[in-house]
Amino acid sequence: MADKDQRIRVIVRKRPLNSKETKRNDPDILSLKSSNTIVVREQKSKVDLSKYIEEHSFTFDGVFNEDTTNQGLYSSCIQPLVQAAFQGAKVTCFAYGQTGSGKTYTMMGEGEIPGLYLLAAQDVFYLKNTYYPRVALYASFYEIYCGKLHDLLNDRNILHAREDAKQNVNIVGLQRKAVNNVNTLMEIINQGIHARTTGQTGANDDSSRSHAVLEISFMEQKMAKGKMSFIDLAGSERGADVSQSDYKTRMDSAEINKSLLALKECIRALDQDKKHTPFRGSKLTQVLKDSFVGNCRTVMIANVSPCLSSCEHTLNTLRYSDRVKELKKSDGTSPPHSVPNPLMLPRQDSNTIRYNCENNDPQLDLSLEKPKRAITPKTRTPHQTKNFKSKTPRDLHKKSIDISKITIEHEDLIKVILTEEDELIGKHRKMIDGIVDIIKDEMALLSDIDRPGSNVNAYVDELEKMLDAKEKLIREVKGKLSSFRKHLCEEEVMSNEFYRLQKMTAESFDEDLLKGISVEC
Ligand SMILES: Nc1ncnc2c1ncn2[C@@H]1O[C@H](COP(=O)(O)OP(=O)(O)OP(=O)(O)O)[C@@H](O)[C@H]1O
Repeated sequence: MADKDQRIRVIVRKRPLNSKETKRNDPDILSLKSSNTIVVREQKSKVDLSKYIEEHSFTFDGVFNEDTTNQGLYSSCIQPLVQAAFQGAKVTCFAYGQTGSGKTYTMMGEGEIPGLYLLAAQDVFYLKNTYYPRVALYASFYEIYCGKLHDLLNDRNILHAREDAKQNVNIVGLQRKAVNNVNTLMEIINQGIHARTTGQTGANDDSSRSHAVLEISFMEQKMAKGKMSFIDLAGSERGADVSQSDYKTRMDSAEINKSLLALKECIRALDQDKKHTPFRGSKLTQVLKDSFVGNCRTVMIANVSPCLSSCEHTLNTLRYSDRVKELKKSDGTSPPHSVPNPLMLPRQDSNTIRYNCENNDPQLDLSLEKPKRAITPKTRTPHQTKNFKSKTPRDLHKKSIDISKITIEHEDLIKVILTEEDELIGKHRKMIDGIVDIIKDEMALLSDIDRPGSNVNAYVDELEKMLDAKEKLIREVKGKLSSFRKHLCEEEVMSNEFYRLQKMTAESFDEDLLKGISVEC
């Protein structure tokens, strides 16, 4: 199944049900139809509350079930690419998915079970020692949290990404540690993981809100050759917390959302051989720029939880992954995009089948084996068909344009807010430093005026200058503060409007689909 020459591979990994899910009878709603097709059985209710099942099927480059080991996954998807990194390729592996879907298990492993990091490290050192003794290896490990880079190998120090004259992006100050064997590399990785989960200074209290980037650089005679990067992405559902009431969570979430959308766009640009890669869209894509251009190989592993209670997140993960790469049909064309909203609605929507529920049993039978009574599109008169076709897409289209417009405006506003936040904090610091200097001068002035024969006129002039200077510093901060506050309020209104429109679009999409079905008895 592995094709080492394929530039992008999107694969799905289903984890097993855990003991909690089994205990509460949370059924497994995912099944594999083939080695590259996964089916999700979603429970839904009609307006009359009767239940039905909607079956969504998605096709990727590969789909792995709960029995697949990390070793099996590695051999199939990553191992063929290790050699390419020695030959100068930039190999990047992303683990994407909802919190708890198995990203860390896949990357890091658990207990005695090795993850992709260790399995790749073993092969990297085997190849280096056997065929490429002149190649030197360096490891770095950093985290991207709320648009800021933190060095996990150096006390979570804040780092800055800078683009040089040749438009290469460099992370200034990032620790790159020489590694000579698997053990040293694993020690470094463990050090980084420890810093990630226990960091205090300005750190996120929840590692599922940050992206962790492990890079192994291949150097020969001090020249960069290839690179392998493993990215444990933030929990995909974290980007949806934008309706949260507290500002910090909203900003974190908006940043996660922005980076995941930018990532999708960059991989799509690579897949479609576009001239322009929008890597400046987020910090994540900016620092990973060389993973999207030139000689690169990218593997996206979409991790999914199998249980019914995770259905919505699982569908979101599969829809996102589906949009990352358009699988070409056998005639070389792409499947049509029949649904207008690019953010919310499925591209592979034509692969949705609906089933009525026997006896309307609230505990639906979600197994795939039994024959079902399919819900098929109602036969329409030409008039009905005309009305149905002309009304629905236009309504949906208008709402989707509104959502797209608001999404762009929201992203622009978030950029302004994040810049203003930095500026406000910077100005506040500057104000404190300035005021401290002025207070020192004021103390000296007071001690002068206490001296016999001091000049009161000079004292008055000096004091006035000092108070003016203080006032100016305070005014500057207040100006920044009020503009920042104004933008925060605007962001709140926009975020509510976004959710209102998004809900309306999802509801009307559902209603329209329901209008178009009847039960086959
Ligand atoms: N393929 C698998 N086989 C067995 N257990 C798994 C598998 N994938 C995940 N698990 C188990 O599921 C739980 C959650 O997995 P994991 O911590 O890797 O999720 P995650 O996506 O990294 O979550 P977070 O975003 O919170 O870090 C763990 O207890 C892990 O042992």
